[in-house]
Amino acid sequence: MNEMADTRTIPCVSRVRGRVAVPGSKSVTHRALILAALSEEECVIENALDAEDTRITAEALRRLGVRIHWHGTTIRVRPAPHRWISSPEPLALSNSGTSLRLLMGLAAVGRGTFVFDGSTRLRQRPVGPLADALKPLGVGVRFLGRDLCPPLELQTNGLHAGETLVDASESSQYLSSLLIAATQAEGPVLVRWKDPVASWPYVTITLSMMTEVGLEFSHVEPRAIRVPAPQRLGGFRLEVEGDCSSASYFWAASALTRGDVVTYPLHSSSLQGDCRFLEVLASMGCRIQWEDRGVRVQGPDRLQPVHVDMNTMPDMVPTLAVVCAFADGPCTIGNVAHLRIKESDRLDAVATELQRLGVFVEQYPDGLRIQGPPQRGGAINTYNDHRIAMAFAVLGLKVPGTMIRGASTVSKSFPEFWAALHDLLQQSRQENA
Ligand SMILES: O=C(O)C1=C[C@@H](OP(=O)(O)O)[C@@H](O)[C@H](O)C1
Ligand SMILES: C=C(OP(=O)(O)O)C(=O)O
Repeated sequence: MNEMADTRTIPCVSRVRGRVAVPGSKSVTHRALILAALSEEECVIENALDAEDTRITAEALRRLGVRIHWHGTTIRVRPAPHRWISSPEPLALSNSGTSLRLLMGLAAVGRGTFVFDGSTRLRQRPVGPLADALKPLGVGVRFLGRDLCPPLELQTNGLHAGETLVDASESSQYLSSLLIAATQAEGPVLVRWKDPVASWPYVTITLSMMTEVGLEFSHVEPRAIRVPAPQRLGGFRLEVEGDCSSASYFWAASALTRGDVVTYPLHSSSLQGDCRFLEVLASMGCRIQWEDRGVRVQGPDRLQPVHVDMNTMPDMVPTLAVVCAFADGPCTIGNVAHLRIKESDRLDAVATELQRLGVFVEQYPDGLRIQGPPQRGGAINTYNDHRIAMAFAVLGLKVPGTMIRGASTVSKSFPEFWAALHDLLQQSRQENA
């Protein structure tokens, strides 16, 4: 798409008011696909996220021999006749870190050689610690380009029984991948991890979904899980919950405009760490009320400054940074060095684009200090990063003249984002009239 056609001008709004339906969770859909591929019977996934990244996982599974039928938000998955079809052609994973890390574990339980590659950015996103942790279980990984990153070749003769130790301090996805794969090893596997683990709630989602589909494991030490293997996985039907990360943009819009927005379907019992972002917004003065099927967020007259450790919810940092730019004083966001290896270097991207609008931002190796408010609008660069595009679209509701370049990047996780925002603005105009 040419640059002009892919640029969105954001209209300002006095207050956002309305209801927004959010799509299924990206993390849950990826895991449901991976687990279904390991099942010996047909599985059905409902309310799945139909977006670029989940399609990438599905397409890679197809290439490995898994039969997948996707109708709207329902996916039927039937097992591959054997694990797996290997081919010298790389599995192309664009810029989906979750697909790359979870599929490496999945490939490891097969036999043969599997090649993984992706976009220029994915070629900068590391998997070294996952490769190191697969080695004691009999799996070899050879890096074909830059060290520790794709393109890479994984060679396996099945995942062996044994013990492994993973350093997941830069990505929880390494640990999630090993835990799922371990269930299909030739014998029991003890998975140990070093402290700290980044983005821990995503490991909780993995474990909870493993339990939901009937896979067993036991916490034997604070930093070790024993996984009995091989485990037979029967067919399952699973409904994907709404995506809290996608909802966050509408919570932030409400926070910034003294708005009143309900996002659904979401539940207070959700395991998604990003649902805890509501607590951060509450501490800034927002009113949060859980309803039967969703959550209502009302924005305050003035936003209180915050100082938050965001390690457990890295994907919420661009959203929070934008809200912080309108707080009553300087805010700090810390312990998120892992944001530098996401779709973009998100600390640098957020700092650069806020500074473009006249916000004072100090960048640390693992965080940001932000003091607003923005002084002017402008054209925002989004670095092929969906979360930068969506977060700055929210900022544009308050700052005249904000334009989002590369707007279609939202398709990675939320293809209907622009339509949902447009619809909310229409509801707001009616309510505000
Ligand atoms: O496992 C997952 O579904 C994810 C884990 C997180 O990554 P890291 O663990 O690499 O921080 C998160 O940023 C990503 O969007 C999704
Ligand atoms: C970091 C993200 O995804 P991934 O790691 O799967 O590319 C994200 O969705 O913000």
